[in-house]
Amino acid sequence: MSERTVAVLGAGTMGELVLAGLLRGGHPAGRALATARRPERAEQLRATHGVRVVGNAAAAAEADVLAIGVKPQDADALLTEIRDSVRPGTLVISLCAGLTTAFFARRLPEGTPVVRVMTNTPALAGAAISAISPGAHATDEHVALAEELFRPLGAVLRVPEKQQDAVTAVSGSGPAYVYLFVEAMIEAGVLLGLPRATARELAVQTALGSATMLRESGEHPVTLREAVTSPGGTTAAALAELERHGLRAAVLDALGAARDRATSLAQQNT
Ligand SMILES: NC(=O)C1=CN([C@@H]2O[C@H](COP(=O)(O)OP(=O)(O)OC[C@H]3O[C@@H](n4cnc5c(N)ncnc54)[C@H](OP(=O)(O)O)[C@@H]3O)[C@@H](O)[C@H]2O)C=CC1
Ligand SMILES: O=C(O)[C@@H]1CCC=N1
Repeated sequence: MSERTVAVLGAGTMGELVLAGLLRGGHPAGRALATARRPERAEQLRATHGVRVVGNAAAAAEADVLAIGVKPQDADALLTEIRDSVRPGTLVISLCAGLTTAFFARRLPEGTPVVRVMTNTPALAGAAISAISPGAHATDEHVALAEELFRPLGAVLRVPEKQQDAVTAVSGSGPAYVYLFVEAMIEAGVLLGLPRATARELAVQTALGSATMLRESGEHPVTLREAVTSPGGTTAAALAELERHGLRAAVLDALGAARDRATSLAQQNT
């Protein structure tokens, strides 16, 4: 990867995480480009990362790998802008929720390899999970390049493209559900009389410890939950309330809504 020039087109929240991961992984700043819509954002990217920030067409003409970090609704305009500048063989990597590799292929020169990636914001802590799917013209080598780009952000895995909307519902949007649950635990702790800082420390460390247990023990969540739940105890009392309020059904419906939204983003942007 280090001998290739990588451009992040639309370096917002996710695009900047990809750029930062690339540079953290030792990629030379001289071979990294970024684009932005607002001049103040361009300046911020230059100052923070020491990369060149150029126009979209100039970046597309120079780079060997283009990571597309704009919102799905902005992708069509961006692709129209770069179409005539993309060189044959340039690898295009989409970060966009919902949009298919076919959406990109239709708007790029014939044969352009496209790889679709769904990552998530824990990338900031090197703890993302990035799910990678090749499009029609993408080879194993292209997928390997995408894996190299996303590995500094955290874990990577390959999934068939037809699973990407479900992946988006579970892990792309997933951090927001976890933050909401932790936020609710903090508020509940405050309601029970704990100082806010104490409630926060307890809730955050409990989320971290539980996630670590899930990963390192390899046990099913049910087994770990049962180990916490004493007969007639406090946990059973709490879990009964969560079930009574329909937590499980709410999660099923929520992730279904996220998946449907991803699918409709694709339908609105064919
Ligand atoms: N946020 C998340 O947790 C995740 C997001 N994604 C996907 O990543 C993509 C980006 O999301 P996110 O980073 O949150 O969004 P942001 O709004 O933070 O980033 C998008 C960036 O694209 C820039 N932009 C838009 N149009 C152009 C253009 N024509 N030329 C140059 N720059 C442009 C915007 O500039 P400006 O700021 O000036 O408008 C903005 O900086 C989306 O497609 C989303 O589906 C995927 C996984 C997780
Ligand atoms: O909310 C969104 O649409 C984006 C995609 C996944 C996470 N954030």
